[in-house]
Amino acid sequence: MKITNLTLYKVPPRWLFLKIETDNGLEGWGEPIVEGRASTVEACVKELSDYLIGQDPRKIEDLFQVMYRGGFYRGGPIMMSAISGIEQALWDIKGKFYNMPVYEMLGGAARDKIRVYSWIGGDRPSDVANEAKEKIKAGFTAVKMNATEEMEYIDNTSSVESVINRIAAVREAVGKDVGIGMDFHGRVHKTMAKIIAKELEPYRPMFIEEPVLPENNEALREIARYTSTPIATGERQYTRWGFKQLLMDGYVDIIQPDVSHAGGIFEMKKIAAMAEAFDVAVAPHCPLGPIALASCLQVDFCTPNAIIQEQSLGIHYNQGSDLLDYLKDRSVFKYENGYVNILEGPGLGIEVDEEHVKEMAKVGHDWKNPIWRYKDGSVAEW
Ligand SMILES: O=C(O)[C@@H](O)[C@H](O)[C@H](O)CO
Ligand SMILES: [Mg+2]
Repeated sequence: MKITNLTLYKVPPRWLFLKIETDNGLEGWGEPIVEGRASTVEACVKELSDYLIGQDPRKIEDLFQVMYRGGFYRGGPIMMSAISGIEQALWDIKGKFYNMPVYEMLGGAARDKIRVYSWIGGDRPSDVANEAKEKIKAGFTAVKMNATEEMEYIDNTSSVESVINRIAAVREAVGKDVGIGMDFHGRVHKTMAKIIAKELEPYRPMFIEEPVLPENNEALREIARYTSTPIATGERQYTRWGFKQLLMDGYVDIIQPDVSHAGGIFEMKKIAAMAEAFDVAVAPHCPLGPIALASCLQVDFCTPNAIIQEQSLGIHYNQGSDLLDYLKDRSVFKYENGYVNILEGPGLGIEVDEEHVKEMAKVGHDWKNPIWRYKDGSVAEW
């Protein structure tokens, strides 16, 4: 079997899909995307296709090594997201060839279903509380929200209070048993992160996420002194080598690798195994499309320390198109009582609706992060 062709589709809301074809008529799908840089990743996939055309798609480890090590300069979000999407498509082809789900090839099912969480997005405490109630009614048992918008190095009491008021409203609305993830989004500096972490603790968040930017991960040591709330991070970290120091330092409780950024399905499985050796849980990051979600789920189903899965159904970023729109079977992800059931189909377990993908690729997108500034005009973290 040989790879014959790679086709890229840039589709709303902010995604990039890849189809890889083979000479025996099989095809596989992947999502090589880093949010806000779709065209850059697209160019990278095209450049990497020189290493792929004519090769056996089943040699995933070897092709990963060629793409990763072959360039001398390696890693980073663009390169790793391009490799990730390609790698997902290779697993999809391999699974279809052997008529097996990917998790079956990676050790077999280690669970029947995986818990999932949903985003809540409103600005005011009453909005997030109402949204949380709706999600619980829809069956979710866990939600996640942005803790705050931009925050100054030394911010005022009312900024801190607005973070606390939001979680207080949600906790009151949903009761004791619902998980509430608080995503700091790297918007908070160490100065304020320890204050907020401490004040959040009484509301028992499920985790605090990216309390500081990954490039400041050494600050987690300081933050961990102020709270027993689990610390989660990892959506902006790449490869086993990118997670190594974080795990050795010992301040992270939950890692959140992104299957479309960290290096793909097998890389995420390897990162998860490293985490398991440090008693660290895995909650894969996935505000992306259906191919990325299916890829995450394949890892979740065969990974003992996977605890919960992010998914983008109804997420506020998905303007104009949503998770299920690109699938032939919109009910392939079986949501039940806050879990998604194990997928049964071969490969990634989904069937992409290529006609719809082609239609939406005509619309395309040029999604970029908004640029935020502090009151004095200097650039803040988004
Ligand atoms: O945890 C999340 O889903 C967010 O941090 C998103 O990854 C971020 O807005 C970029 O897409
Ligand atoms: Mg996040």
